[in-house]
Amino acid sequence: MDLNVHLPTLMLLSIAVNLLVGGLLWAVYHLRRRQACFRLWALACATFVLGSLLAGARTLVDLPLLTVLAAHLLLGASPLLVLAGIHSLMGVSATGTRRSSRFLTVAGVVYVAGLLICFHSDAILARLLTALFSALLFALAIGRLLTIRRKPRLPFRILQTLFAVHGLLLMTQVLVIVGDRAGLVSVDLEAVLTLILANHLLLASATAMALPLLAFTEAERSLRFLAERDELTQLHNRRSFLQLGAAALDRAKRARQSITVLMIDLDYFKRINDRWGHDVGDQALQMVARIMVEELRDEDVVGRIGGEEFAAVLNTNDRHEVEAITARLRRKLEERGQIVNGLPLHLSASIGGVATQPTREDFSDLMRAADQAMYEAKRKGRNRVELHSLVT
Ligand SMILES: Nc1nc2c(ncn2[C@@H]2O[C@H](COP(=O)(O)OP(=O)(O)OP(=O)(O)O)[C@@H](O)[C@H]2O)c(=O)[nH]1
Repeated sequence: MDLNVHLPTLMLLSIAVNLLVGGLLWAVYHLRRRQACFRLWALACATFVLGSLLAGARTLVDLPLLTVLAAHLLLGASPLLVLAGIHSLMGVSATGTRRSSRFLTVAGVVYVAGLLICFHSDAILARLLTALFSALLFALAIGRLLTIRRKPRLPFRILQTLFAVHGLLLMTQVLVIVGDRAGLVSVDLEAVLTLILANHLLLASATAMALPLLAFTEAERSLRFLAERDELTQLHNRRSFLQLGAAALDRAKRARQSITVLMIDLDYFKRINDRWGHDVGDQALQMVARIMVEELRDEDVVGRIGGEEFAAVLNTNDRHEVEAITARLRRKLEERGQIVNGLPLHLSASIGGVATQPTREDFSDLMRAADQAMYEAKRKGRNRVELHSLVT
């Protein structure tokens, strides 16, 4: 089998890809509210390029301090920066949890100490150490990506696959070097290492290209969040709530199940604003949103559909269940709304609800009916719940 590849061409290609992608990530960092992960990934591309250039200069100059030690340190730093970028994306510190940060520090110290001892006399051993350290970082990165629960999953899966293949390739390199040193395998070590290096370059380039994919889906995710969420409470805004509510109704109709729509309107909220000011009113609205999120289930849709008007879609029409939920909501609002940030706001809410059978009505009918029920609760004295059934 001919294992020859034209390494200089591949190296130049890989350097060009990493330069381009690194530049793109750097631009994304400046355009996207300076999100640190993009800077870290751009630096990962840069260290990879610099490390590759120095390693490539090994045949031209006899300066192991640069072409072996510095090259390996830069190549080892590249996956470390990718991992730090993933941590930053997740909103945890660059080194991860305290345990993983301690583990990384120990591994890093052992790696650097090993390099310092062997870089002058044994370039292959330096290669083994970098492969081992990088494989460890890829394993940690896969573990980290598995814990990220964001959607869409595709960019995360692509990165996990690349890291897994890359990690396995680097471990193969470790095994080949160890096997050769122990006399267990008889292969043309230089040729095998060249082939592994070629694949390593391809995988590093593929990883660099996958990172902008993550950047774009992240950008889309945050834009969607801005478009769908109410800025003050982070609940779904009116438009998003109506869309999700209509989708929930369609699903319920198909499954011949039922839903309940709740309308929750704070009582005499104008007085709170007039007496305590708009900022206090805002804090009260945020507290109401928190209570709704805490008291309703994850699969329920919760939104702020007007100034002091909230709404929810529950996946049930069981009257006892809905009564229990709304009574609890009303009680919590009343209890926690008594004193807000030390001020006696005495918040309360009028709640109207309407349950539906799986029939032909559309979501706006349900909203109208829930609104009427809520106004009835207002008429009957406020701080109470009115539940209706939609008979069609
Ligand atoms: N602080 C704050 N107040 C808001 C916001 N949006 C609407 N409001 C206020 O909510 C109040 C709603 O007043 P009304 O519609 O008269 O209703 P109400 O005083 O709650 O009386 P009832 O609904 O009849 O019990 C107004 O004073 C609005 O200015 C907001 O984002 N922040």
